[in-house]
Amino acid sequence: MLGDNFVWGGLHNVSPLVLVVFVGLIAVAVTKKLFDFFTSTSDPFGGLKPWEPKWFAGMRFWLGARDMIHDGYEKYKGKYFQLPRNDRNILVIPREYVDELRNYPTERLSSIQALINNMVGQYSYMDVLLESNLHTRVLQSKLTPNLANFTSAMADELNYALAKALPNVTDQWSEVEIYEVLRTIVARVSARIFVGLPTCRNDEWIFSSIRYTEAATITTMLLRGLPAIFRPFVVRALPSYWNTKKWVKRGADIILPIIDQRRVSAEKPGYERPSDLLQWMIDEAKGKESDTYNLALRELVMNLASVHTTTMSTAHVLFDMCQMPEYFNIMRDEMRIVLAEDNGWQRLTPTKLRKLDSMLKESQRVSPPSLLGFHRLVQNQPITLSDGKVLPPGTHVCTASYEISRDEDILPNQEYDGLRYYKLRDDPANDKRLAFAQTDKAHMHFGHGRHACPGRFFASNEMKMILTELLLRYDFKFVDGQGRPTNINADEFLYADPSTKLLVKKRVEE
Ligand code: HEM
Repeated sequence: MLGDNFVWGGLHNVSPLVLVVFVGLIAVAVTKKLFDFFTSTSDPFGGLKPWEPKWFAGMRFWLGARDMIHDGYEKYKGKYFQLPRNDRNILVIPREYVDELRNYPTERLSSIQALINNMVGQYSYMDVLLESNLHTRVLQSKLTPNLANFTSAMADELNYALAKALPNVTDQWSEVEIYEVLRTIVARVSARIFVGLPTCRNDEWIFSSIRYTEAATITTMLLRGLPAIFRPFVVRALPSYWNTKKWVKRGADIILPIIDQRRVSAEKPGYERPSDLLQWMIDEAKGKESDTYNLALRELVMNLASVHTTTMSTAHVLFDMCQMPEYFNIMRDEMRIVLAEDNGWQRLTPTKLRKLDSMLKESQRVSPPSLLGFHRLVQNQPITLSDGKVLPPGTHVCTASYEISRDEDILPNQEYDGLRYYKLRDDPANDKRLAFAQTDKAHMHFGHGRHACPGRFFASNEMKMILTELLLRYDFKFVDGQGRPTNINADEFLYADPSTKLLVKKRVEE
């Protein structure tokens, strides 16, 4: 009796806030333990302190992922190790096993399910991609094989986008927020291929898709900072969540009538079908995929998959060049020669920019979009690897792609070399293998295998064209006294400060 009074009397004096936090932490610990019991392996953890509960390390991962992954990679080189995340423990597999897993069918090992989990897809509309792989089928079968046919449309849109994005630049240095500039350029050039003319020139569409991408990304990052059990409650308090909804509605309001109108026009004899992602999806859709709203959502979600990734990758290349200005001349010389030989942008011109291709790959090696790659979720049946390792259903596997591409034993001479792959590709055995858009076990920043990024060949051409036009028209440098922004991480995602400013001026050709 005395004990009871003591406890309840003590609690009486505790503030409700402390009580809520206390109960919350217990709830986190218990639910995580239960969930981990079913989905974890017995492998050791990277970055875990001896005294530390995993649920706490999971919260620490949000800011400390880079050190924790590094710790695991160094300690357990060539072995399996786990990483604690707020949503689940994930299993980092040695890169040797990627070959065994890369062609598994989705019913056994799902890349999209892992991607949706990573992106907290139920709050960003990304989960529409779970319904079917219409977008991937179309990107792989219509866009990539016909990429050369779109060079001239992309060049045209780039011209338009540059004039819109940098209207007041003169031959005097002025400051620009380079991520914002690049993002509108990427969004416009992509829109030319995603929705075609005239919608790609509709600023409301462009800004709805950009704002949607931004709001969804902020929501993802904030939710990833929280234990999964709190997310459904907290999400409704996030302005970015409501903004995501708002911009999806605005975007859908623009796209829905276009889909309807295209369907009506297709009935008319002699109608020439537009050649863009939206039309390919309309034509290719089967059953539920043909639902108009579903198509509009997919169209928007393609922006989520492509705009930030392409923009940040392009920004990294520009930052690298500003840090090592000798590359400006090397790349400009190649750009001038290739464009002169081809008399402007021809079908295959982007593929001839081999030094630039190399710099894109080197830049991605050093500053990839994520510290981890090849995320896959084991489906209902366990998977047994050749060493006897059993991956139970629900296991989230991935590779330490950043550590791998910075490992001296795998890629010797780690110092930044923008021409690294240009030189390596001199050997015919490496020529195709080491192009920017190709993936292998040392370069998994576009993923790897049958589910590698289906937009990577487009991204490669788009980045080359944007950088070429920017470099030939403008000079860039860091604001006085500032250098390259350091790469920061939120969970496994890596990025440079998007508010970084660069100085830009029109080039006067010598
Ligand atoms: C430099 C730019 C880009 C980077 C770094 C990037 C990176 C990635 C990565 C790492 C994945 C996961 C692959 C895997 O799990 O093996 C992925 C998936 C995906 N990417 Fe990209 N991506 C880029 C540009 C694009 C573009 C331009 C598009 C669209 C045209 C696109 C569309 C997609 C889609 C739809 C998926 C999910 C595929 C699926 O449903 O399985 N990406 N991307």
